[in-house]
Amino acid sequence: MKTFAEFGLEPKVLQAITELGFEESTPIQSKSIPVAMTGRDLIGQAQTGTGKTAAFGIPLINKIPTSEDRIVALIMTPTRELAIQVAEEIGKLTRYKGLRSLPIYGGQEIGRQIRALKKRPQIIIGTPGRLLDHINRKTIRLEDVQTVVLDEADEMLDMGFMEDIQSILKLVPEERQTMLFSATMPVNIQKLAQQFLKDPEHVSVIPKQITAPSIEQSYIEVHERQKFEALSRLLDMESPDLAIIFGRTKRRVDELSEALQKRGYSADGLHGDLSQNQRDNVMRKFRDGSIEVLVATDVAARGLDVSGVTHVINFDLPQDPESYVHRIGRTGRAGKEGTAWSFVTPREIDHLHFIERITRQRMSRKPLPSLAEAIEGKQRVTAERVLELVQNEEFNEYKAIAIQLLEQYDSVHLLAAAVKLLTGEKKNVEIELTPEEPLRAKKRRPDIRSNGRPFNRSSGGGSSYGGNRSSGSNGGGGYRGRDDRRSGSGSGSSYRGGSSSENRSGGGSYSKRSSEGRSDYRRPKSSSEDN
Ligand SMILES: Nc1ncnc2c1ncn2[C@@H]1O[C@H](COP(=O)(O)OP(=O)(O)OP(=O)(O)O)[C@@H](O)[C@H]1O
Ligand SMILES: [Mg+2]
Repeated sequence: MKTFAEFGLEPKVLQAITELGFEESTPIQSKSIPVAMTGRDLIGQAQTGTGKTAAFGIPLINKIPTSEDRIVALIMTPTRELAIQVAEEIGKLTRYKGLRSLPIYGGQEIGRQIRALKKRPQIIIGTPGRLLDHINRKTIRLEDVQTVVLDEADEMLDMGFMEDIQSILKLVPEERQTMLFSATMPVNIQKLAQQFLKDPEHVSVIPKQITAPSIEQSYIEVHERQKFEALSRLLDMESPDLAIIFGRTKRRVDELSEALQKRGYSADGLHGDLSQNQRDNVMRKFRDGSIEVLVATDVAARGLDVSGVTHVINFDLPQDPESYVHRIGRTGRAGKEGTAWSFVTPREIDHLHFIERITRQRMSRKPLPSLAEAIEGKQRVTAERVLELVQNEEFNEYKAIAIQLLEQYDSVHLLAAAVKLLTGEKKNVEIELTPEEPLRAKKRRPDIRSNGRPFNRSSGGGSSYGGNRSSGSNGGGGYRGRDDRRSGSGSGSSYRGGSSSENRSGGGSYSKRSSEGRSDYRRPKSSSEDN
């Protein structure tokens, strides 16, 4: 992989990159930064957690002169949380160059945004609805914009933002640079690309599987009414550092986070019916580790980058494979390992296989964790905590009592009691969740997504999994951690798509996800969700 110094970036940008701790570029960065620096339009596709934000952020920041005092760059994201996060990363990248960037999203007081706009930011990161609001109020003008990025472009289409994006882009000068980025590129993205991009270069770093290679994927077959018990056993057995649990609807998320709290887990919920303040609070607590379990609808499926997320659990299966890819991609980021579990009811098995077929990745079937495994998991955590103390601290002031106790009782007996006390018993409250309807398998040709070739190659038969989780080797380098999992398919032809402009898509129409039963944010943009 290239070092960042090889791109010919401004020293101040380079300095910021170094400060972020990026030693070398990721594959999508090394392919798209040079293309973006030529000013060409670009469609970038690469697995979740592989640094797409910096892939568009770095060239965008590099080209803006410090003396600029108009809005010259616009980044659009599908959700508020993502707008905030991307703005943070852009902020860090521009630290030494000293550009001004501003997130603009629904739910935040507009007056505050108007005041912030008076400081003349050069870079705006926003959700489409609120952007339009400012445009109509003439508090944001786009006539000087030279660079537009649509992050999670396919999702914005799916959420019904097409019209908003059209109206926004009409106000941006024709001679701009436009870039689309996502881990998934369903065929309908071409409609968007044809309308808004000029002769784009396709930069695709998608190996065999579209899911990130460092994520171990498993499923458990459970009946709807067993799900909660299964979840609490799974959490006990696995003891995640941080976990995200996806539920299908807002009601589900509310009930589930409440139930987890009642059982003594440190959990909270995130969905689109919460106030922006609540949403911000939950995200802040999850980022700083003061809650360990985030229960969320698909509003958290895209783009969110929280370090330390070791587990993603699909309490309910997602409606479609893209959503699966993005949800589980909240773990296993930046070369770290991650674990994804999905609960599947017997009637949804076909749907699960459909997801496997499209993602070309098998999930391994695991039994419901037993009570014994759950207890053992919890005890293991306690034991680890005790050992950490033993190794790192002195406890002279506790030793007298220890000696005294040991004179009276057997040491194993004593320690077992202490571990029991420390492990704490989960409160045995009765939990009842409103059942969700099972999803039905949808028919979809496996080759209709992605402008890279992987999905066009074999038309989807079972043989395409090959059972390995290799991403086809990417030449090592420090960025990724798990080479053992990546050395399988060997051929060396890692990314296939290369930076060529393949764009065959095999036809077929991309079936839109239905909003049935999912009261969260797939509704068209008119919902108050992300305006
Ligand atoms: N060159 C690099 N070296 C090390 N870490 C990096 C590098 N580039 C980005 N990262 C880190 O990797 C993480 C994931 O990056 P990012 O959120 O941009 O991924 P993404 O490809 O946009 O994923 P998603 O598809 O989920 O949106 C971030 O924490 C980011 O700071
Ligand atoms: Mg991203």
